[in-house]
Amino acid sequence: MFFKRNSKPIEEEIEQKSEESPLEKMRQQVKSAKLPGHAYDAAVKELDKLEKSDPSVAEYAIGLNYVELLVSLPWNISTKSHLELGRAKSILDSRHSGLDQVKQRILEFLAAKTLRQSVKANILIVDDEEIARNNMNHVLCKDGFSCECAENGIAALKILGASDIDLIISDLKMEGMDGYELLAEVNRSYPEIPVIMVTGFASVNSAVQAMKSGAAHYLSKPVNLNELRRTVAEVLDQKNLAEMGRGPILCFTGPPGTGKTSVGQAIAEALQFSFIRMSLAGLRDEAELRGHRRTYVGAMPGRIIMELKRAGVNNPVMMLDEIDKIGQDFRGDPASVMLEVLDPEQNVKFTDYYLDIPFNLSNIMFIATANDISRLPGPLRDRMEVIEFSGYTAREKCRIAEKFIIPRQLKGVGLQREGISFEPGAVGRIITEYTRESGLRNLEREIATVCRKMALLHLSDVSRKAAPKTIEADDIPGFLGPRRYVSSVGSRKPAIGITTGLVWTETGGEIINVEAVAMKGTGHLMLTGSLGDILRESAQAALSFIRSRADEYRIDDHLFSEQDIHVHFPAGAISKDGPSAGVTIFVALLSLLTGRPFRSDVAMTGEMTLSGQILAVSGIKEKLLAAQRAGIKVVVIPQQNKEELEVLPADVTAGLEVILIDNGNDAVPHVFTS
Ligand SMILES: Nc1ncnc2c1ncn2[C@@H]1O[C@H](COP(=O)(O)OP(=O)(O)OP(=O)(O)O)[C@@H](O)[C@H]1O
Repeated sequence: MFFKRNSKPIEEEIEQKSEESPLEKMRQQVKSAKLPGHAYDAAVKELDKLEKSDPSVAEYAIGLNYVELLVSLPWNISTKSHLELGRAKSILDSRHSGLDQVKQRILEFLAAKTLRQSVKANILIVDDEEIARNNMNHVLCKDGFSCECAENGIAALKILGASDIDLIISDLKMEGMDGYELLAEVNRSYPEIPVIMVTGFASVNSAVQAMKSGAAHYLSKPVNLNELRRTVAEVLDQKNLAEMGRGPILCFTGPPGTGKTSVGQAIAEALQFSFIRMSLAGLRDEAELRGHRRTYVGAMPGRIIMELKRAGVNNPVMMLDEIDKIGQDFRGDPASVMLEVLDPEQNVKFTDYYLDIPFNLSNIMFIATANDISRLPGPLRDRMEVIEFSGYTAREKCRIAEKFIIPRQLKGVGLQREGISFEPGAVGRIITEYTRESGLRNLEREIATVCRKMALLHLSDVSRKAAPKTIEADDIPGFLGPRRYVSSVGSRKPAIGITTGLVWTETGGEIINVEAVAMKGTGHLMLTGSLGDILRESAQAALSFIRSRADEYRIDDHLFSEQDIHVHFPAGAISKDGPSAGVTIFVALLSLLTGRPFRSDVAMTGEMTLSGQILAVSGIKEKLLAAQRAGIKVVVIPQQNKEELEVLPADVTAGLEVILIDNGNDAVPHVFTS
């Protein structure tokens, strides 16, 4: 026999090594991982296949990785929810200022989801032995559950048809209809009701058989009553958790930087669930969500399964960020995968191509965010409960900056103990002269810049003495350079043929200008500025309206046939394919044709029909905020939006004169210089 230096026979050593082979280790892990039946079968099948293959080939490592994934997924691991609405409210309040309506709706949503947890469950006990039925009934009623009893499957089905049952505890062997038959019927007709099987004489086979047939749990006879109570509590907990994830999906919509993501985070914290954020912007490849089949070299599971593996629990709060930015191309349709993920009917059996067996996603609490909900496909939108986040007024921004952003940024650069503060005027100056946005992203960025520069000053003793303790409005240009935005009112003079409109875009409200000029020609109307069809039609309608009332406006009819009119929408970045610029175009044409200059402190919005009627438009709050930001004084909006206007907070209309109009003509006295 050949011996090595430590004198162990080589065969023995080889034997020992093979005992510790990765395959063996993996087998042990599979055994102890408490996998559900279908995952266990898939893992064992793969390991059996690997046993027959050569460890040096690439497929071997791929197979091992696959089993490793099966073992590490949180099939049955969930976090318990401890929702107390009071605590949830205080968490939401401590992270976010304002947003009262949003918070209220979120609390209502959470309350509705969790209320049923506090209602004691209705349990159906099925057993042919009267004593056993009575014992279980007694214990469970003492725990506060309400119970109904049946002596066999047939009687149980009758009760199921008549009452609302949350859980069934059933014996296996019964006359008439036994436990297996009842279980099969419940799985078919009442799949949402879990069944605990009571198996006779601790027979392992019957327990395994019951679990394979879809029982939620099993107990052996004679039933230990404490174990019964524990198991009932466990199974009902699982059921409640699963129901928490069901129901409509929350979708937060609004301009960037208005707190959608951070409110989602606060919800997870309030529920004490893990939080996963998945950005879907620019996602074009279906495989990114659903994974690649294992036959591809370098195949990987999709992001949903990977994120769940990382989270280690199957019921996190999963934020699907920017769901409206999902793309579509030759690599499949990720939006349809999303539909499957979010649909409670389908997501119970979500199949990742790599995993190749279903994973239940129904315990996840999904929250989607979108800047523009109209971009979502209809079926996806139908599954969502939309909560709108709107832009902030300057005063709200100031308050949020003082309470949250400045302390956070000072802490970020290690200056929280230096007693540095920002004067309200300084914050106001950053808001009006360095940012122009509905949300808080740029404001946060600019404040971060100031804090970083302060940190630099504090690095040396000499410059520390020169650094201000209180940052005032006059210090801001020193930190941030020359101002970036000037009020459009101050920068523009009243002009003929140039009007100001308010439009809604996915980044919030915006100001646009409409310009009209006339030149010698043959009565053509020309439009430029990357416009959609709706705007072209609005312009045609507005011109026809003026022409039909040429006498009233004292416009020489020859002007229409001997001139060409060119209407242009500058600032190409703004999507202008909406009808709400109708009144703005009308006034621009009227100004051009009558020679009356348009006031530079007025802005308008409203859809106009051919007869001049002004119809309601959307996004009034965002538009008024945009007007405030631009320093506009008078806003002309449709009378039909009156109700919406009346419920807006006073902050939104502060400093604005709002004029409501029913007809295009009603705007005329307010929009031209006298
Ligand atoms: N009401 C608020 N109170 C306190 N902080 C806020 C509030 N709203 C937003 N913020 C802060 O503003 C920043 C931007 O918010 P967040 O990232 O949640 O915006 P978002 O709406 O998700 O933006 P996007 O659409 O670009 O993803 C965060 O730092 C957030 O904490």
